Amino acid sequence: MSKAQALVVDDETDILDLIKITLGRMDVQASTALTVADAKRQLQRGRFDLCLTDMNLPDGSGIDFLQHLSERYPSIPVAMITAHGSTESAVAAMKAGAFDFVAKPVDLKLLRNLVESALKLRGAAAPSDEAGGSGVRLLGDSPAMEQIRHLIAKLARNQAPVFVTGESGTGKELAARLIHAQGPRHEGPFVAVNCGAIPQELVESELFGHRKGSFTGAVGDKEGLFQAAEGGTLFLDEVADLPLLAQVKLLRAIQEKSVRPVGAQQEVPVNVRIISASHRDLNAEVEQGNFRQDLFYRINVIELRMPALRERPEDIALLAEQILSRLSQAQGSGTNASPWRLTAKAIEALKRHPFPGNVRELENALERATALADGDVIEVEDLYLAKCESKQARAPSASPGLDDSQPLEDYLSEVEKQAILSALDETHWNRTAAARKLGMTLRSLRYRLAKLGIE
Ligand SMILES: Nc1ncnc2c1ncn2[C@@H]1O[C@H](COP(=O)(O)OP(=O)(O)OP(=O)(O)O)[C@@H](O)[C@H]1O
Repeated sequence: MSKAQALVVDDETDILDLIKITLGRMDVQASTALTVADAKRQLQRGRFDLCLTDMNLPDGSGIDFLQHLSERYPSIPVAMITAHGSTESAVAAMKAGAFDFVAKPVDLKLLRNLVESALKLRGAAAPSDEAGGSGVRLLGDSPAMEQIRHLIAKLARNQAPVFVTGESGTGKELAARLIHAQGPRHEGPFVAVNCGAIPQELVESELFGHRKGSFTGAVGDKEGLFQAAEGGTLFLDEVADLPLLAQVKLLRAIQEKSVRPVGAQQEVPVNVRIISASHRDLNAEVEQGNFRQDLFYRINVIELRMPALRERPEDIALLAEQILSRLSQAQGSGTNASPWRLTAKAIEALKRHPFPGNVRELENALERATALADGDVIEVEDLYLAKCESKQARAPSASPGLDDSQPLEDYLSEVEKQAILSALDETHWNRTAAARKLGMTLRSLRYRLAKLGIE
């Protein structure tokens, strides 16, 4: 591939020189411009793979110039050079379509990371399929799903923090994986963490790492999840569950693009894209003082809302077919064709069901049905959907009575199962919230789910 070309626009010649030298060492040819007018002229004459522009230029604003670029030259990734500590301008730039930003005074390591990511968007390194080789796919032909796929492809091309919202089980993590897999970071790690599952006192050390001896139990240096995601994406699931103190540190890490491990003197620069998610309404959490407004503002640069399954019932048949085929492969039939078939009535029943637990609930219902069906045809009754619709049916008082023929062990398992299903239902299949409701740890709930064959 020919030498990469960058256009750098800034009215400070010192910064232009610094960036030009740094890029030159990366084998990137940089052309410089002091004004918007000059930059526009150069764009007409040359071909560029990347543009870095200051926010305030003598003859116009960087945001207006960015908009000009995204209309006329949409394939050029644009990074904004922002004033030190100006969160507003960094967020505004990314909302306006900037690929990333670098704050003054320019940190050369961060600049190099940014340029590397931008150049990966050039042809060769871009993943060819939707899954980016990850094997992950978001199924569904509904207009809502088409739109999500389109948005994901767009979001994959920049570095802005994305906040994925949606009920439990709507595919928030799957969407995050796809943004990672289709973007320039796809060769780097994708690290997912459920913020609600980390004990409060360990959050900081888990996220940022710790030095040996920094607290009782810190027997050696440990790298944090930020460091583990270096060069890739960190997915902060259930971000609303982060304690307030950890929120302050997270904000700092995102703003400064560096972290300080617990007990360390020095900050360590990190090159990580943040995608976060929550099934909760973060605006409400901010209003109630449970979530910091400044952090919300920073992680919610772009919002991606995953639709509930009941908003797109036309996707259910296709999803069900794929899930059954995956189950059959997992159970060793070794073919793509599913040995199971849903009757027309069963498909209709699935389409009418409200699915509070969304695609995950559909997966669970089908897995249960394959175990219960006689032969290869799945009937409405095998789906046990009525149970999910009626909370009463699950209440312990409605649990099956102990009869003489039933061993006590089975009876107790059934009661336990009903209580767990009921809590999951009430929390829209959010396992962290369900565990809290049941007064057990998430780990313990997971163990029970596995034991009872619910997952
Ligand atoms: N559109 C889809 N196509 C295929 N599978 C999907 C789709 N949406 C969700 N799934 C599947 O549903 C399950 C739940 O998805 P995922 O974990 O991404 O949801 P989530 O919204 O992050 O859930 P939670 O809020 O509980 O963390 C996964 O097994 C995922 O593969």
